[in-house]
Amino acid sequence: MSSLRHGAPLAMTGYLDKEGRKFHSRKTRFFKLKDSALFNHRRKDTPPTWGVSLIDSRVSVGSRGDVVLQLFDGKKIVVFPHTRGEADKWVEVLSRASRRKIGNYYGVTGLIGMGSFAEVRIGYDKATSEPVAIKVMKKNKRDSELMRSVECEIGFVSKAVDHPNVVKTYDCFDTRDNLFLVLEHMAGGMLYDVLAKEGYFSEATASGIMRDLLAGVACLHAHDIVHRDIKPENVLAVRSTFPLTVKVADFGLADFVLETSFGDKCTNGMYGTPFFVAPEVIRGEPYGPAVDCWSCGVLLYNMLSGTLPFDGANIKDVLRRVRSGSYDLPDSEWADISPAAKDLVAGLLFLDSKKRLTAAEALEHPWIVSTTLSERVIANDRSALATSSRRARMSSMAIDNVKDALDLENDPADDEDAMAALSRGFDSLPSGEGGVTTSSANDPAASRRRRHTLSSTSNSASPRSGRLGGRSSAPPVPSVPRPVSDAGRGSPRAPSPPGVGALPFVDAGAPARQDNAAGLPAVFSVKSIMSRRLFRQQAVGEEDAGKGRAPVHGAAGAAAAAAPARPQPSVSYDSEGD
Ligand SMILES: Nc1ncnc2c1ncn2[C@@H]1O[C@H](COP(=O)(O)OP(=O)(O)OP(=O)(O)O)[C@@H](O)[C@H]1O
Repeated sequence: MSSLRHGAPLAMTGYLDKEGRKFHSRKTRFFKLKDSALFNHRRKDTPPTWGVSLIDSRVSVGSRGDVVLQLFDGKKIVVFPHTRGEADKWVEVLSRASRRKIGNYYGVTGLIGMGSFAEVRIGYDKATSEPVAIKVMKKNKRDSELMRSVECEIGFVSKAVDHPNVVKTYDCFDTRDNLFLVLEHMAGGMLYDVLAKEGYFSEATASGIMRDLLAGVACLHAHDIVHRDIKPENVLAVRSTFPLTVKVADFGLADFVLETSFGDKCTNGMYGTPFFVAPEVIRGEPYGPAVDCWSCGVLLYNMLSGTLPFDGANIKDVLRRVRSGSYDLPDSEWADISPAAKDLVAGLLFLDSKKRLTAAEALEHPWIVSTTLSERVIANDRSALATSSRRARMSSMAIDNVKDALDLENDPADDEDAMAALSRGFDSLPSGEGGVTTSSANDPAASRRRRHTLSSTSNSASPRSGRLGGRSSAPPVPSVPRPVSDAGRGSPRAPSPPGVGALPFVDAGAPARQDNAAGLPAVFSVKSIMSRRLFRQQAVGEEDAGKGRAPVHGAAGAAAAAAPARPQPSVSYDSEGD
């Protein structure tokens, strides 16, 4: 049974005899109903020759045993099912498809944000007025990454995951031109925006956040789902006030693991975000749920220190460092951080994915289960976690170095140079596996052994409330304005995003809410990079073919060319009537 409020997306296939419009001759065609869109195929295994939206269409049974579809734009389709039973089924399901219009159930009031493949709008449930987030993915068949992302999102919805630390999907409307996902509204927005505003926080706070994140990730893994893009942007906060509750979001890269004959669960494909991606992904090996645990480790490192474990002057550098698994715990940021926290970082950032802590194991780690972690704020300033300058730096990095980054695996000579350079750069580190500064820091076996003893080593006896506190013993804390309410609550009306006025389910009178206005953290998806490259190829190809797209020259040209590769900000709903 579907856990969605208005039922799971519809699906039905079968051969029908379609009557020609002019001469009324009949041809057998294979029809596929995908929620509110009907596709015509010559045969079952051939691509669709056309597809129509059934939204607001009229479905009736003709006197000849035919099914008549009167589309919203006046066009008529007449098909003959092969049996009476089939006819009844088609009529029933096509009628339901005609009502699969998101505007019947949800209204939209403004824009929350744009991702690489989607725009997310703030909306409300028309029956209850409850706020919701509506993620809109505008389909473009020529953008294979985008279409794959659409498939991943639909696949995730079909798994009906229900967990307090996974953003809930309330509804899914799959139209001919768009995918609409109606999601639980995360009023706090992106975790890093909240943390950056706070600037300073304690290990106890960080531990609570990690517990939520790991619980969400563990639930995904229990459903055989690998998220593949755990990064700050995809961890959202229920509210922006402390104590925070966070949830995992964005399943546009989520994949389902298959069990190998060795009992390993794995998937493949180069997906992720350079700073957060696991080494086995870069190595091009089959990989499994452990990649998410690695990303959680990067996030934990980043959250505690305000810096990234694997950083560099360009993406190539970053990926090399990730692949080596070598990271540092400099005293400047880590001296005051508890051994238990470092131990968890090490367990999650373990190079060998088989020995890396699983999400379920990490949830039992002393630093996660302890109720006596320090409430003292960590001296490291985290207010830069979400700065737009970092984002801008990484964007230009992506454009300038994309080819090198993607060729990294194919050039062993280059690789040796890189490794030599790396070892020079990390001369100060021990030469053991992982190269971290503490001898056992990268040994999850040691980490597991210590699991039940470390809680007593936590560096404060103050009780854990989950709220920032105990500042008396803290280093000087600059005055950082604290969020006083949920992002968006009482915020000024958001300027109408382009196209919003054209939405049939926009309620002009409803209060506008705009969250997550702050800059995004410095992350860049490999998928975006690949799309940029694809676009560049397409742009050049179209120019060659004389279709008039301007030639692309140099980084600036590439940047300009890259921009339209993503879906345009506003979505046209007119073509579908949805
Ligand atoms: N349920 C939600 N509640 C509130 N804000 C959300 C929600 N889901 C997404 N957002 C915000 O909308 C914006 C874009 O969403 P999202 O990152 O999911 O798009 P995307 O294209 O799938 O992402 P990516 O760029 O990582 O591929 C982000 O600012 C995100 O914080």
